[in-house]
Amino acid sequence: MSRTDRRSIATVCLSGTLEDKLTAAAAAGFDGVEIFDNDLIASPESPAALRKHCEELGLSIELYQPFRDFEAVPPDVLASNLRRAERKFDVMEQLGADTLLVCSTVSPDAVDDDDLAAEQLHLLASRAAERGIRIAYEALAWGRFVNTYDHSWRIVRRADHPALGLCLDSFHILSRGTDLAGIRTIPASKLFFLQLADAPRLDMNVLQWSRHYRLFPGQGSFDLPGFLRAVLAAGYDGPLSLEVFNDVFRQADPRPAAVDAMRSLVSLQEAVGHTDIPAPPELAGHSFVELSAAGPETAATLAALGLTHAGQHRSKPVQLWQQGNVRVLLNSADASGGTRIGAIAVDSADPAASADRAEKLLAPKLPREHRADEADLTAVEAPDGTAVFLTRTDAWLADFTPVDGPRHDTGLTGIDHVALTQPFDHFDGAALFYRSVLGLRPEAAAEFAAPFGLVRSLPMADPGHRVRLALSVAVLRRGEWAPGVQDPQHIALASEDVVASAERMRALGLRTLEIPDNYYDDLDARLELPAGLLAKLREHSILYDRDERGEFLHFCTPLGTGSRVFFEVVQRIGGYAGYGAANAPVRMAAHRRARLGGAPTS
Ligand SMILES: O=C(O)c1ccc(O)c(O)c1
Ligand SMILES: [Mg+2]
Repeated sequence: MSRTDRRSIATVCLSGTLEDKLTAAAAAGFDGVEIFDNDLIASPESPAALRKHCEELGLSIELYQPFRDFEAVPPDVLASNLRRAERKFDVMEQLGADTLLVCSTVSPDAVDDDDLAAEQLHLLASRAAERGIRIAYEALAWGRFVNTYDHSWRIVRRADHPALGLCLDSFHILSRGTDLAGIRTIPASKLFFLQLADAPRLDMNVLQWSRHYRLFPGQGSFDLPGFLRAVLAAGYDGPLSLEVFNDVFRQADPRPAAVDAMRSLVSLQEAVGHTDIPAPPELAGHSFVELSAAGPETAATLAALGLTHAGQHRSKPVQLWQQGNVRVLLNSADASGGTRIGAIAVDSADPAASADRAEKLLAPKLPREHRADEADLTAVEAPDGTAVFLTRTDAWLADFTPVDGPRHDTGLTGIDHVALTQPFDHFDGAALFYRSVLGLRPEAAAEFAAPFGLVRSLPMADPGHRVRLALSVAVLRRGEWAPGVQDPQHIALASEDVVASAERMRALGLRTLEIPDNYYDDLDARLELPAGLLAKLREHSILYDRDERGEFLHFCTPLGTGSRVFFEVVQRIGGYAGYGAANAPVRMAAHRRARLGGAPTS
């Protein structure tokens, strides 16, 4: 293993005690850790015992961090800072850690004097060298005088001590938009450590941004592959280490969080050509969606949408409902917990490669019971518990005995998208999962004010736009107040003519979700739709949206009794690429009203 194949994670990324964090990091397959000073201080284990503990877990201690506010201070403060450093060197000696992170000062005692900073860091490095320790100097983006990597490099160069080098942290560099070209001019021997973190683009104070919103690579908006390429091109050969401060991760179970972290790192290594995992195979579409705990009410809704009960599974209580390329499985095996989307299936050009890729990206494989004569389908578990089948459509259809149900044509052409509301703690992990494992690409994220709080939505699609998912999550952890309509999920069925579909489905007895008149008055005010079209939309409770490229018409069914699931029928006209997010607040209010039968409270 070359050194840059070593994967490390800072203990500060994970929730819990130091023991919880180390166990989670080791279980996720990390080779090493950065130990955060505060985590060690709060641990009952002596540094020597910790060293042994890490050895037993197969974790090397790559860095001890952070040492703060050392440089460019008056003589009396320097004396005290050196004493403080020596005590930390004692800890490191027992720990068996050889690199100390020193971050650029934010102290009011410090002065703006690069020569003084260099001289004092030289002194610190020579003391460290006597103990076999190296100092990695990191420019915090909010450092009082030193807040860019090029400035930290000027000081390290001036200090000129072999035990003094740099720690580059992608957050501090990318958050400030510093030009990366200068990284290649730093000698590899001076690149002591590399910390990797992504973040969403936010217009806010950089310290707050860093301490609360960092994300694992690939979960945010920074160009981590571009950054890593620049550092590797400079000859960096140390470990790749994640350092993410994030309010949600800090309170989430560290075991799945560590797996997410590892998945992000493997995915980043793939982006720079440092792993050999199979590329995501081409996807031809949604093969099926399976509803768990589905009963007669769901079957009646499917019948009114014009789907046919076309097959019965040969060994399981699973019905196949179908119209053209729309295939919905109703599984009545598990009647508890209410109707929900239990599985989605994507039609992969190479299911074996899809499964191999999923495994290398640490997707948990779901055990499948199947008879010898039934298809052996690979399914992996997404962070929200949804099973994701990687399959070819014709491989599993044979497991169903044909049923001769009544056939209708309501103009449905396929599954347009599946919308999955995510548990609050799993949103960023889920986005990374679907992006990396299936090779979906995030599209325009949106945030809207829904009746029960702000909602963030993130649509994703394969490059051919044949498999589309819409993830969403409450922006803040949700309280109890969202009666009866928590976390809905939906299956959007594509129609070539949504008005004609609505008419035919009405004839089959479909009840659609009623949209208030105020909505149509507003549509008229905003968009000046032709009167005939507006009347049709109003008549069938069809929602409408448009962008520069086209139009989107869609209507929904109410939520079934005890069900999280509703259906949507959608028509895309022209190049409309969205998901009608502008209409989501109206739709959510309508679902609440439909469920409560108009009663103001429940
Ligand atoms: O927020 C901080 O204080 C802090 C500490 C150590 C780091 O490596 C860092 O990037 C930030
Ligand atoms: Mg850092």
